[in-house]
Amino acid sequence: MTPAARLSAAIDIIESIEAQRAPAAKALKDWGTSHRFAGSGDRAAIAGLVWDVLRRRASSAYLMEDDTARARVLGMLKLERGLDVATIAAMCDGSRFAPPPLTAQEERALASRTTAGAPPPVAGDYPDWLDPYLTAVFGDDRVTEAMAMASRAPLDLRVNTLKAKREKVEASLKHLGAVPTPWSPIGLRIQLGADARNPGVHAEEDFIKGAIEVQDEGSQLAALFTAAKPGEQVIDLCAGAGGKTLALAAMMGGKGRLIATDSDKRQLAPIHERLSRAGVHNADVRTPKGDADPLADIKASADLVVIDAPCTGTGTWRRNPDAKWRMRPGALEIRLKDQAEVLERAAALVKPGGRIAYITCSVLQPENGGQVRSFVARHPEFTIQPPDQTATVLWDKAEAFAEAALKSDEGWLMTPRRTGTDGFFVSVLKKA
Ligand SMILES: C[S@@+](CC[C@H](N)C(=O)[O-])C[C@H]1O[C@@H](n2cnc3c(N)ncnc32)[C@H](O)[C@@H]1O
Repeated sequence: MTPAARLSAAIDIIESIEAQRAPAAKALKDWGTSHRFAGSGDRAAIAGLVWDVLRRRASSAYLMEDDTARARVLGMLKLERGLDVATIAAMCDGSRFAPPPLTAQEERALASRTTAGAPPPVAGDYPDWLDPYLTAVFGDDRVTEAMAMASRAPLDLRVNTLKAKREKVEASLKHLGAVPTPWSPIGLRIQLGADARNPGVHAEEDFIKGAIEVQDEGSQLAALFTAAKPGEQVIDLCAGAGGKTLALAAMMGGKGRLIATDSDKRQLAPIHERLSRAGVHNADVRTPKGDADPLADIKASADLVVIDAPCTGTGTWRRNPDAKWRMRPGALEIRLKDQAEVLERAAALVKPGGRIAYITCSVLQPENGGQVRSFVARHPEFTIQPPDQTATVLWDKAEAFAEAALKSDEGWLMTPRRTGTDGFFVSVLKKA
């Protein structure tokens, strides 16, 4: 397919997403099914265009003074891809499979309009109803923070120290352009291109042998901040597919007891294969069976309970720009209730002198500092560990991290703009 034909396809797909309120991933899959002639390069390039439109869904329409799918795609080419009018016009030459030529109004908008003066939710590309929440966290910086949250994310890898050293894996993945991540001592980063083609890390020998895992650097730091140590009893209460569990296991160096569970057995299912590939032998996966509590035998004995809490995921918008437009206020209410429940459960599992690490991949205060404040108000036996103390695990990078991240009384907030990671909140709570 020519670049122009790919553009036409992206416009069609954006039209179906808008008209049917379909999830982008489904719309892309449906398009692929009905256009079997398209090769993998075409599909990746078209998906890249569609995801980029969703990143710039509001600002592109504002730029073009038009909210049609075509306008959003054209506006995105300027705002996200930095193309000039002549280049965009050349792609819309009206030839077979190409979009029709630019109108005079479109040419004028692409040549002279900007998003300066647009309302913050438009300039920052987020739903209007979230504006008070983002204002509460970022104040006047909310547009720049949100723009970074809309930008494309790199692919981050965590080196599994049970099996390998970072320098060795870095050398072995040189052909993918892997370089050390700025903060995590065990992270590697691969920059991704505009098309949504992934570099196939899952087929690399390092991956197959368990030396690497895909994990955003913010998630790696959140795990490090728990300070899990060899010999401890650690419970990963919301283990899901095991991203944090694997990181905790590596920190524990195979010593101690690591218990992983989740309220949803389907989320938990992939953890078995991942633990085995990573060479983890001290993990005890507790799959829920009906209403029975899989941790019923554990009473105030854990050194550390990690809560990688169910949350709105606002910190991961750059990896899933579709999610932010689909998020509804009701979702926040549900998450707040879930988080309070999980915190209550953790309080009973942790031993006196132990700690809870509360983590979200959200930037919204009610899920972060708000949740922690309510918890310590209900549980005076817990105190918040000063965030500077939590960051000491970064050694020589702790000071720079403290300047980059957003510190509150309750914990650290990482953001794409500040730390170049997904948005992550971490608070450590000590039990007297
Ligand atoms: C952010 S995800 C976990 C991601 C995972 N820890 C990782 O690093 O890959 C949150 C998880 O919490 C689980 N969850 C939701 N409510 C829960 C509850 N009340 N108790 C335990 N887990 C819960 C969800 O099923 C989901 O898997």
